Amino acid sequence: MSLEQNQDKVETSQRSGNLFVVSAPSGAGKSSLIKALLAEHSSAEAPLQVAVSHTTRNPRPGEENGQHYHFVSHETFVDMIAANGFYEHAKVFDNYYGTSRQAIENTLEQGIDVFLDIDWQGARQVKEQYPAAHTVFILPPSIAELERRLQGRGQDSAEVIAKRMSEAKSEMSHVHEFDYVLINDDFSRTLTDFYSIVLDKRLTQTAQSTTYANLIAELLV
Ligand SMILES: Nc1ncnc2c1ncn2[C@@H]1O[C@H](COP(=O)(O)OP(=O)(O)OP(=O)(O)O)[C@@H](O)[C@H]1O
Ligand SMILES: Nc1nc2c(ncn2[C@@H]2O[C@H](COP(=O)(O)O)[C@@H](O)[C@H]2O)c(=O)[nH]1
Repeated sequence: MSLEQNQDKVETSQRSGNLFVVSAPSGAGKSSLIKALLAEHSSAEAPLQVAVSHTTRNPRPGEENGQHYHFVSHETFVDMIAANGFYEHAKVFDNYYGTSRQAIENTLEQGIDVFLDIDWQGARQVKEQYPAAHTVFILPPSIAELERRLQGRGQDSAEVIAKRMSEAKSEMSHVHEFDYVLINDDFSRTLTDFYSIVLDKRLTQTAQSTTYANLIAELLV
């Protein structure tokens, strides 16, 4: 089922998964929040899944191909663009990143909520194609704390951190394009707020499902 068909389903029929797009300047904590959300709240009744992106960047120590990213060559990435294999893609910092169609199609229709950890350019592309997507922007409590987090993560060179810091304000200038904004100061509080958004969307969608719509119609006769 294509995402367009899924959108029709969201609007007219039973529970499909919700698509959540999460963006932030590098180091604000979006990957940590998504990881914690899945670890604490994914269950057989309400499954949550993160889409694994493709990237041309080199793996960091400890990153596994197929788990953190699909690490591909520039040539493979360009071939995938030509074959219309990406739902969205963008150049972020000095590398290419993209969400393949395969990573999300057929998942939402199974009732699985899917999370995309992508930049603002990708978020904009997703929202244009799939307005039912819910977009969340994560802000750091301050620029100094953002830099501390990038340094503290200990995975990027000073040059890479400087590049990411130099683009942080430009990325944050897109915050108004998003449906929700969270300030990731205290981690567990932010996680609670993030989960509230996910729960709210799930409950809203359930209330719009045909099962509920039929019951409500009967009750109101
Ligand atoms: N609320 C928080 N308080 C303190 N440290 C945090 C908080 N949230 C995340 N961190 C830490 O900040 C660092 C960056 O977090 P993370 O890797 O999740 O950021 P990100 O937004 O996904 O970055 P990128 O876009 O580069 O992937 C990590 O070391 C993480 O443990
Ligand atoms: N548009 C997309 N942006 C993506 C995707 N996957 C990750 N990203 C963003 O890239 C930066 C850097 O990530 P890092 O792993 O090198 O730290 C970050 O903002 C990610 O959200 C994608 O598929 N599409």
